[in-house]
Amino acid sequence: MTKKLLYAAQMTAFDKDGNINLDGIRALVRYNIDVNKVDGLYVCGSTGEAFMLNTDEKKQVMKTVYDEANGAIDLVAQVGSLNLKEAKELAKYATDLGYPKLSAVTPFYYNFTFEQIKNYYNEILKDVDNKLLIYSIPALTGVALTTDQFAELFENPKIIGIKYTNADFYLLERVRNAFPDKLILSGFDEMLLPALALNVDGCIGSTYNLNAPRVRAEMDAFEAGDIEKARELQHISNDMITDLIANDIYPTLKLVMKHLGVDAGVVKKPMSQPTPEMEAGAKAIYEKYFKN
Ligand SMILES: CC(=O)N[C@@H]([C@@H](O)[C@H](O)[C@H](O)CO)[C@@H](O)CC(=O)C(=O)O
Repeated sequence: MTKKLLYAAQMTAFDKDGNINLDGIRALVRYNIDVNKVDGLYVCGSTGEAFMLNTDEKKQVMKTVYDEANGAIDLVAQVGSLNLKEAKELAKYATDLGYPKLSAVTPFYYNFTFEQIKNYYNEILKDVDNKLLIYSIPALTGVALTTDQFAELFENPKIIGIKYTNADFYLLERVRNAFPDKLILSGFDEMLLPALALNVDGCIGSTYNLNAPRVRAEMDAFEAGDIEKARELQHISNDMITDLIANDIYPTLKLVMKHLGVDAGVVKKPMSQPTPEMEAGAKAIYEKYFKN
């Protein structure tokens, strides 16, 4: 039995003016390696607020994370962009830096046809010697790929798996069994246990920046056949995720990180800047779920 993989979705620290804060990014990476003991980081994804960054900022984030991690853990660079030229440039940049894996969100907004989506992935990979995870997140992109469509994308041998952020468990079962050798990482933290039951290889998520030790214990309990314990741990995590969402998840993740000793700055506008109420909510989350 292979150990399930735990990846945190790397946050990007910003100052109040929306400038990236490289020291904050380094501190987050260190915490994920030293305290959370994650297997890897997913860089420049949704949690990294990457769709609000320009190309140079994305490169700075990728480089900073790569330098700080210094080979200690796996790294996945999310390079997907509606600007295909940018996606290709980032794929080359991350590959040249040494990122062992890439990922790209399905192109969104313009209702692209499947043929166009397939061309997008093949174009991104054409000139780089690297592997890629499809980032499938239908709730935000409106793109819901079918099993047959995943099969067509997998005809490109560089496409090695899926970051599956989708509540469709019927599809997950179909895809898992159709592609037993592909890497499938579950993306909804609150749905990890059912995804483990369907034999995903692990998970990538935003809340693992805070909650990785509890999630590791859940995955270990699951692997050991202690489903009762895994359920209890998922239940605590889901109470915590419910509280995070109610308090506005993206800014609150950073506020809770501050209580954990890591200054991750604030989120980038148009996301909400912290209010006193939000700060009080974050403190309560820290005290309820993380304070020893
Ligand atoms: C939309 C979003 O942020 N989804 C998160 C989840 O970790 C999510 O925050 C969590 O399950 C709470 O709903 C991840 O799937 C995204 C992610 O890993 C990333 O791209 O950064």
